[in-house]
Amino acid sequence: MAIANKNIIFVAGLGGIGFDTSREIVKSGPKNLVILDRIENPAAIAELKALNPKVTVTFYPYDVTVSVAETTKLLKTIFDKLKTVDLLINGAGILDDYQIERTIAVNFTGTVNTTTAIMSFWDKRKGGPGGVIANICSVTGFNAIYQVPVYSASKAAVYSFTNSLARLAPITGVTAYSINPGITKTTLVHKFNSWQDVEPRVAELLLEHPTQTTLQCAQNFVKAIEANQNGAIWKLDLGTLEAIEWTKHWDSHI
Ligand SMILES: NC(=O)c1ccc[n+]([C@@H]2O[C@H](COP(=O)([O-])OP(=O)(O)OC[C@H]3O[C@@H](n4cnc5c(N)ncnc54)[C@H](O)[C@@H]3O)[C@@H](O)[C@H]2O)c1
Ligand SMILES: CCCCCCO
Repeated sequence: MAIANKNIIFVAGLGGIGFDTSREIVKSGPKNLVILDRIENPAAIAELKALNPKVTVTFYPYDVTVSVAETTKLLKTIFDKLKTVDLLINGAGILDDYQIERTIAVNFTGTVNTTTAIMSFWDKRKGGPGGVIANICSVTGFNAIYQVPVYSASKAAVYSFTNSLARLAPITGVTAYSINPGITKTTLVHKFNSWQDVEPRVAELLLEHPTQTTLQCAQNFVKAIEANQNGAIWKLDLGTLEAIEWTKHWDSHI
């Protein structure tokens, strides 16, 4: 998908990975970038607007843990204004294995509910135009950081959900792919709680190994958007972009 002249909704577009990705998206000249995020940062929005005045950047406060009905109401406001939306990026995430319920609510249920809400505007069975969904999962969805099993499982869940969305595309008209960053230097990863304190130094130990910058991640994120491959499993690690081949071990045959 060429980003130029498209309408994009970016949930969590102001976070560490999110903001650098928003910058790279704005440089590519979409018609509209609508950022939904829990954190309000007017200076960041102003910076995006200044980066490319041809792009209309708007912000709405949004918490992914609200109901589908409330999300649908917000999306109606956006669709009434934009008329069409080409891409939804779901990027909200927390990393704290002390917060079990909230981790699942934000990282998994939040993505599922936001996706469910946009289907009423996109589903071709309801006369919708279809659309594209990019879900930010994580390499930990493939191979867990087992000291944060709740976080890793939440990422495996949203990764699995994204794969199913892609398989359902012939029915719904909505395609999907996953964005799976490796360890990327943001505030999320500086320090976080392991589950049951199994490893109090988990962040310190992980950060002893090579990582990538948010800019490297963002530049590869845009390449994945442009590739626009339904069902793609994109690994964005150590400054590289790689489409992962997933090994099938079972098939439902339906
Ligand atoms: N940094 C990494 O190493 C890494 C690796 C793989 C995946 N990820 C994922 O990338 C995404 C961004 O992470 P980051 O490292 O930039 O961290 P970050 O903490 O900078 O960003 C997290 C983003 O999620 C938003 N968010 C959190 N709770 C929310 C809620 N309830 N409603 C709406 N938005 C909410 C935050 O406002 C922020 O924009 C997360 O989903 C994270 O799991 C990060
Ligand atoms: C340093 C640990 C980073 C964990 C986030 C991977 O999704």
